[in-house]
Amino acid sequence: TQSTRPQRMLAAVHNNATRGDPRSVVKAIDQFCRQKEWAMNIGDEKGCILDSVVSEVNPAMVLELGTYCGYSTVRIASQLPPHAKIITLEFNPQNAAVARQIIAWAGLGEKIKLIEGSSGDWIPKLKEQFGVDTFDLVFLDHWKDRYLPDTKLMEECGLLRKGSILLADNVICPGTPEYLEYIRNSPRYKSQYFKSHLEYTRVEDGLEKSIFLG
Ligand SMILES: Cc1ncnc2c1ncn2[C@@H]1O[C@H](/C=C/CNC(=O)c2cc(-c3ccc(F)cc3)cc(O)c2O)[C@@H](O)[C@H]1O
Ligand SMILES: [Mg+2]
Repeated sequence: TQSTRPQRMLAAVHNNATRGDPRSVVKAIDQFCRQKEWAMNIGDEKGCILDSVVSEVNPAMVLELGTYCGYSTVRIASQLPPHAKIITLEFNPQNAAVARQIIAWAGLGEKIKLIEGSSGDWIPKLKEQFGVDTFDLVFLDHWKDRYLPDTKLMEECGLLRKGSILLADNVICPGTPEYLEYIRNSPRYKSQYFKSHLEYTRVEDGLEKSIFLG
């Protein structure tokens, strides 16, 4: 039977990355996407911006919306301090299955909690189900029309504290106009745009970093 792109990406990780070495997993996926098949990982160029935000925030608790195959999950988790955790939400079972194996190959299973389900269902349950207080960093990379409703939901559920950082992928391409309009005009956030390129291409894209002011 025909394999899927995520399954071919997983095969590339098994064939080209060293088990237990997260950077080699990231490198193998980037090589696969540049040389074989484009895929919607944040990629190496925007990934460097993600890395710098993670090391600046040095978060104890991270939430990722939209795991896909786990590329950014591995990239973030590989930089977390000891005892820090990332919760990542993914509602497509096939993608979640591939992500679990990529995360396992990287050896980061202890730092990553992958929840199979939709952000809208799970954001309201994170406190009671997982004893979460607030998140220091949230990475938004799921369906682009969910960025705004989920940000409002996180506010309502008390998952953000003064100083929490939201980092949103694809604010130019494919674009998240309603989210940008809200976050850039809300007195409750201070935002900064990091200009870059759509993964593995020369098309403009960028990340929006926003600090929740409480
Ligand atoms: C509410 C909810 N809950 C849980 N999981 C959810 C969820 N909503 C989506 N997911 C999950 O997350 C991933 C989806 C990611 C969506 N990302 C993009 O669409 C995307 C697209 C491009 C792109 C750019 C130019 C093109 F020409 C084509 C594509 C680039 C990107 O970087 C993207 O992120 C996917 O694994 C999906 O199952
Ligand atoms: Mg993206």
